[in-house]
Amino acid sequence: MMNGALATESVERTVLIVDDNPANLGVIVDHLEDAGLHVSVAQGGEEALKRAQFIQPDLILLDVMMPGIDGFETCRRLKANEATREIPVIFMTALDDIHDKVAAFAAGGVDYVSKPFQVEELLARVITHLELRSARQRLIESELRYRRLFETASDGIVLLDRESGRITDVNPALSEMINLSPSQLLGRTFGETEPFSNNPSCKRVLDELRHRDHVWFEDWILETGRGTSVNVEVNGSVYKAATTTVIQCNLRDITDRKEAEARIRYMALHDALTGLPNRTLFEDRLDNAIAQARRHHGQVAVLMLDLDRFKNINDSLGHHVGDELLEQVAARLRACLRESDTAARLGGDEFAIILPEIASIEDAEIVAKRILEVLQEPFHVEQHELNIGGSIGIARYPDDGTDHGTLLRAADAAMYDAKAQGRGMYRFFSPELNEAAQLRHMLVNDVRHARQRGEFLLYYQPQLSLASHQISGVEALLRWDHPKHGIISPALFIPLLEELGLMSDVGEWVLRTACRQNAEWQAQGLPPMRTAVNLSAQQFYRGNIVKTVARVLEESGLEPKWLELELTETLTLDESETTIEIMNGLKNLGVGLTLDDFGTGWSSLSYLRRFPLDRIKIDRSFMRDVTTHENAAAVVHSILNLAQSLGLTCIAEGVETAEQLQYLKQQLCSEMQGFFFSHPLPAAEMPTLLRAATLAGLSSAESDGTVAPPGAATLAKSAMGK
Ligand SMILES: Nc1nc2c(ncn2[C@@H]2O[C@@H]3COP(=O)(O)O[C@H]4[C@@H](O)[C@H](n5cnc6c(=O)[nH]c(N)nc65)O[C@@H]4COP(=O)(O)O[C@H]3[C@H]2O)c(=O)[nH]1
Repeated sequence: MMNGALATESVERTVLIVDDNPANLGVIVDHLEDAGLHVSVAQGGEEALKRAQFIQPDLILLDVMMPGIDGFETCRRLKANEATREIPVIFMTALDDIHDKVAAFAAGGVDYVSKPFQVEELLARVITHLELRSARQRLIESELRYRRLFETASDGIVLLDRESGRITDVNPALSEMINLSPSQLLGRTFGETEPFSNNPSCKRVLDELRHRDHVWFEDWILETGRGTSVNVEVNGSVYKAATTTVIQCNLRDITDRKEAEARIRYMALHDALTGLPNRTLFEDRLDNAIAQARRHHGQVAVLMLDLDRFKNINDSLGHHVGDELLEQVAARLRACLRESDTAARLGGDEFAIILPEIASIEDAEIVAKRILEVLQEPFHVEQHELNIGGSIGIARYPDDGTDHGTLLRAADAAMYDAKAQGRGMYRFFSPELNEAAQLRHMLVNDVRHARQRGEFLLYYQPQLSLASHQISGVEALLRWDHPKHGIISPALFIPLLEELGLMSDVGEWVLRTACRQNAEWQAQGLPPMRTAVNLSAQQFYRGNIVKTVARVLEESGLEPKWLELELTETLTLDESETTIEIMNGLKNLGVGLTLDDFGTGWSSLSYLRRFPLDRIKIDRSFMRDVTTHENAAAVVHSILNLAQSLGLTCIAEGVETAEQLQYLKQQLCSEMQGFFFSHPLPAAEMPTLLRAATLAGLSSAESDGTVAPPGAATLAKSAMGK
């Protein structure tokens, strides 16, 4: 720096020399310029003031004795002006009087040099003051920068004196965060100021910062003073200032992050649709319940619930209806459980429930009954009134398993057992059910390939006209001839095909095979009759069923009047134009339409008028009780009346006894189907039956109730799945 050079500065510095006789200063100017400074000159006080304002020099060398305003006055005016106040002034004076030196400082000068000058001394003073000015400017800039950061920081910042614990500064973000102005905070300790005083963590931060230079806390909850609170992350640090030690606490509002984390955690553990715990949380809670029960030698019950008819509703009315239905089911489940119980949705229409610490097995039974009861009540989704019901399997800790996996499998097996018993049932697990569960698991894998491997076949069950006593038709019923397990009932594998989305494909195969078979029997000279084929909801709505049926009829050469399509009743819940259009399309082909399982899921009869139906099929659950329960008899009676008034024929299925048959005849039912006459038979056995079965056999059975119709005993033996 010395040797006359401003070593540290890369920018050019300007020195304004004010002297009424600048010619005297030629040497100084040369030296200053040699030192890399830019020099400007003014010849009097007034000119100096203007120039200084205009060129903003970095330093002014100011003569004292000048005509007009003298140096002292010039300096005073420079200091009075905001624009020139900070420019350092060095007086140049011939006076050596102490009074003048004092006056120079009083006027705002930073230094003085006496004439005649010692050039080196002058240069040294100039450069020193330029350096000082630079340093000051840097300091000011740094302070401004820091202030700006402090003022605009999004984190709340509070500074405290470590010694006294008093707040020395707060930034606007902190004031805003806790809704207190700086004046309400400055000079106070945390202990004296809400919301810090009622947060024990605040005291902890200060305590820790007595021994450490840095602390970090995540979960401060601070009241905002607006009736809400913020979750803050605190970074506390200590630094030494000139005379004090400062604690700086940066408070970052992490409320959004915490909420997002909580949401993610919640989503990871809950079912998005119903808000119920998902499988992960369910298993965790079950583990806890088991651990608790183990300690207290208690029992835990696990209930597995599957909704009846849900898949049909989903397929026929769409996923939005299915979703809304699941939400309503979840709400009903919650309502009939205690706080300590857990209801979870494991997927699809599968729910599971934990009853921790049950006193006895009856407790589980009571809950299962209550759940089935509330599910029996109709659900209202959009304009639909939906009747679903459910099936429940129950497993218990410790009897049926001691870990969540075993208990869930046991409850699942029991649930399948309940389903197999009919709708709306609950069943307890028993060890024999394990085998069935294993079989089902295996079937899921095998059923995917069953069609390609040619393992599906059709059985046919005759339908009898009660007026003509002739076989009026057959129902085609799907069977799976499993290479290892033999013939398997559709009740077991059709739900699997539906879950895998394979039912349309298999259904088309059924349709084609049944139509070909019928055409073939007719070609063999057997009396023509209808073949009824079941259509699943999946088949009805996916693809173009009307085109498919038309194509199959054409390929097989079967006249449309010999094909009857059985539609499940849940299809009719959707009275939309699409459903009616598809039904009309089918009807226009010339095929017959039967409403299957009638009476099990209906809620409104209006659809019967809107749909182009030919026949309704009374569900076999009514037939079972028709001769023993008045209610069932009343239902069958009303169905028959209703059908008659609408001009529809009626077929009763599940007829197993002569009494039931007698009843139907009395009630003028048109047709019947059931084990009493024949079980479903392989296609090869049908021609014999078609030729032999006559009313003669049927009449003999009616007369004494013991004599089976011709061939019935043998037929019974070959019946599958029943
Ligand atoms: N207890 C009793 N049962 C009797 C009696 N007479 C007949 N059954 C049984 O009742 C069912 C009648 O068929 P569904 O109601 O259409 O019910 C059928 C139908 O919904 C479905 N299904 C069968 N084949 C097909 C198919 O090709 N496509 C579709 N979509 N569903 C099918 O599987 C269900 C069960 O079929 P299966 O096990 O063959 O069971 C048949 C039949 O074996 C009786 O007197 N007593």
